[in-house]
Amino acid sequence: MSAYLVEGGRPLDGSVRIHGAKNSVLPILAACLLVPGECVVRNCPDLSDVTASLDILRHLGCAVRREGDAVIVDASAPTGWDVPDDLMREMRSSVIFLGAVLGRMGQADLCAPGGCELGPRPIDLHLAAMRSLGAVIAEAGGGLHCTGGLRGADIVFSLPSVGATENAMLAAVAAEGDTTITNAAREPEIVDLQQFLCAMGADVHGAGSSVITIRGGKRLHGGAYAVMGDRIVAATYLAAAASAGGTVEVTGVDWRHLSTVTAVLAEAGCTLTSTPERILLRCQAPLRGVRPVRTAPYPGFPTDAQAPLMAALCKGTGCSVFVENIFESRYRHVDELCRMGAEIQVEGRVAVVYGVPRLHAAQVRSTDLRGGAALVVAALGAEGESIVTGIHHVERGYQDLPGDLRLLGASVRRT
Ligand SMILES: CC(=O)N[C@H]1[C@@H](OP(=O)(O)OP(=O)(O)OC[C@H]2O[C@@H](n3ccc(=O)[nH]c3=O)[C@H](O)[C@@H]2O)O[C@H](CO)[C@@H](O)[C@@H]1O
Ligand SMILES: C=C(OP(=O)(O)O)C(=O)O
Repeated sequence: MSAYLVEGGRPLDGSVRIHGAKNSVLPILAACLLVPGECVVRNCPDLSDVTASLDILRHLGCAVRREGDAVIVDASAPTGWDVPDDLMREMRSSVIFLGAVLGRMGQADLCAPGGCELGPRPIDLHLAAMRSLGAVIAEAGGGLHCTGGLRGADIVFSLPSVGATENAMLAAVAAEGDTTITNAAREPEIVDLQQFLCAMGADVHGAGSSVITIRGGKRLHGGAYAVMGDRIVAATYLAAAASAGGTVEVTGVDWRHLSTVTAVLAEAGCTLTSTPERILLRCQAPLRGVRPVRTAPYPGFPTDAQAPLMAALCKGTGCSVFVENIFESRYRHVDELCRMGAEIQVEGRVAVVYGVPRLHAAQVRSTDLRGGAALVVAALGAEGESIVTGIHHVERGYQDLPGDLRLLGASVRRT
């Protein structure tokens, strides 16, 4: 059984470049299917979710190869329109292939996606968007058979779902005519997807705002694109420095994407200096409790950073309250943090963290991606050697968590 061995209690010191964003590269890889040519996707992280996406592309008849940090996808002649169940279940983002496959092939066969268990994660908004664009979707035995000559439409989301917005964008690029997506998600990864699509010849505007417009049916062409840095990985490393103490610099991310996270860290007593592609954090004193942290769609505090920040705030003075508004069940790391001596009470969507003077090492188990990263963050601030198991969850989103943390002076080994 693989695990991370984390020797806590030593301050961090150093600089790390943040790899490309999982939540950008996965829809971008799906988008490659729309392009009858060669797409070079640079700054592509080496993650198990990326491997799963490349497996799906290969299954659909694309040629795929990796050259350094670039992945090259040639979707000149795709042959398939089905995504096998085992690949669908590998990750949540497999569902983004719905819009791309339907758009490119005129039909799609797939089932519900996998991904982190954070409570119910329906795909009703994805399906409604496809139906708005003219798709006919038959649901039987857990599978979805989708057909349709897509045409532009007005899509209005009841909530700003990241994945449904991306799916709608991909299908609308392939559809004939104009599409307007209202109440679109505004995450930076949506902007990255728009920029990739435009670099390949698509006509998409408005990403980053609540209304996205797409002139569909344009002939796309190959090209190259570099994926943005991963703001959640950056948030995790800043939380690690807050937990262990010390001075850490993260580069390769846009500091504006992290302002809600850095504001909480500053309130807790860290000193932060941000320039466009670099954030420096210094933490010399015990952290203080902070005002309630409420997760919200971007530009609010990201749900994906909730667990790592909570882990940092376990040790310190005062009390911090978290309110998880995006997912119903995203506190599964709490029991494991308590094994390290944290004092946290959860009631429904609210978690109250009572700062304690010290954490101690423990054997703990990751139950999801960010929850697992949070355990490493807490272990860095704990006395003694912790063992973090279930690290396959973590490796879905962090290319080399132990290696990066070692660059910052931490003692973390993978067994
Ligand atoms: C690969 C990727 O980009 N994953 C991110 C994406 O996930 P994902 O795209 O799955 O998240 P969504 O924005 O869709 O989900 C937000 C909320 O909408 C609900 N919902 C969503 C779709 C739907 O059809 N019906 C519905 O009710 C979900 O249950 C959840 O409560 O955004 C989340 C919220 O920022 C992040 O935590 C994930 O890291
Ligand atoms: C929940 C996450 O990912 P996914 O949507 O891919 O499960 C995440 O990145 O924290």
